Amino acid sequence: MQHILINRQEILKLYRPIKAQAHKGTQGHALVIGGSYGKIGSIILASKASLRSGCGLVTAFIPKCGYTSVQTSFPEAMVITDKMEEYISKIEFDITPNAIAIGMGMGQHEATQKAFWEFLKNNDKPLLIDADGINILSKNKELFDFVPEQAILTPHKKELQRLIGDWNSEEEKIERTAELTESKKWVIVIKGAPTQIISNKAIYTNSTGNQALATAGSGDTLSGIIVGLLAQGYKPEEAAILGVYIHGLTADIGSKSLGYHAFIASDSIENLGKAFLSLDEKL
Ligand SMILES: NC(=O)C1=CN([C@@H]2O[C@H](COP(=O)(O)OP(=O)(O)OC[C@H]3O[C@@H](n4cnc5c(N)ncnc54)[C@H](OP(=O)(O)O)[C@@H]3O)[C@@H](O)[C@H]2O)[C@@H](O)CC1
Ligand SMILES: Nc1ncnc2c1ncn2[C@@H]1O[C@H](COP(=O)(O)OP(=O)(O)O)[C@@H](O)[C@H]1O
Ligand SMILES: [Mg+2]
Repeated sequence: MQHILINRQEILKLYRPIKAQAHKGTQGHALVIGGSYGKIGSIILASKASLRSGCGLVTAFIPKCGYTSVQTSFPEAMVITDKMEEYISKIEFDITPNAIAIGMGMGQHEATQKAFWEFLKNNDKPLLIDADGINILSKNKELFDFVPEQAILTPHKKELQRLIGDWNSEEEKIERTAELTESKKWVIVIKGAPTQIISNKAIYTNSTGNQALATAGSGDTLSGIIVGLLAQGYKPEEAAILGVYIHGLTADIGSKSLGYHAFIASDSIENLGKAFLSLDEKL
């Protein structure tokens, strides 16, 4: 397996500045599906992060109870609600997104599991699966066949354990994850310190980020950044690599003034501008 360090030099090979002639229609439309009663914040973070990563439009698909909070905290987002108040029961929409992220804060209600299954069967858009999307997959391994090639999965340690079972060593963890990515042709982002991405017989290790990210919603924010890049046309592997690098940079930049204690996931989103700007700087 090839080992690659994700550093500035690697990132500049794939980062594309936004063209002067761009408009919101050319910048891509991300759809963020998830949330449940008490966990709508995860969708606010993810959808806001996707828009702050350059995509032109974002729609949040959430249960009804989240409608007012998403619309008031984040007027740039469009919202579609499920017919159920507190959880997702049927994923139906009449928009044509360029990429979809699903699972953050979604919960695992019986009806949500069924809706996720139906969604997977019908979806043909570039896809990122996080949090409860991964947990539902882990409980229903027969669903693996409906997850398309090139899907991005973003498990943290516990979610990865649910997905592939426990491991006895770091080597075994990487080997088993690599076997899964190879057989399904998925891109798996193993979140941690550092985050590693396994895709197409290579393992990419991120060089940015710090303990400021050890805070609620950091992963939801990362999912938003990656789906925002996917919607702009970055290939899944590129979106994952650029996404984790930029996400880490937000913490490296933000923690300089906030420190590690006070930094929260919203500060990642606030610092996305500086993180992207730093890629345009001539060093
Ligand atoms: N504001 C909102 O709406 C928010 C909504 N959220 C949503 O909540 C849902 C539940 O998600 P979740 O990740 O909190 O629960 P779960 O999968 O049981 O994992 C927790 C356990 O995993 C471990 N662990 C995690 N990271 C690790 C690491 N890097 N390295 C090592 N271990 C690590 C750790 O286990 P421990 O090590 O303590 O045994 C931890 O206790 C999900 O839908 C999510 O999107 C959250 O995003 C918060 C903000
Ligand atoms: N000590 C750390 N150093 C670097 N990155 C970290 C650290 N702790 C957490 N992170 C990052 O924060 C994110 C946490 O994701 P996750 O556990 O899914 O959060 P949540 O579900 O609360 O949104 C991951 O991207 C992880 O790599
Ligand atoms: Mg998470």
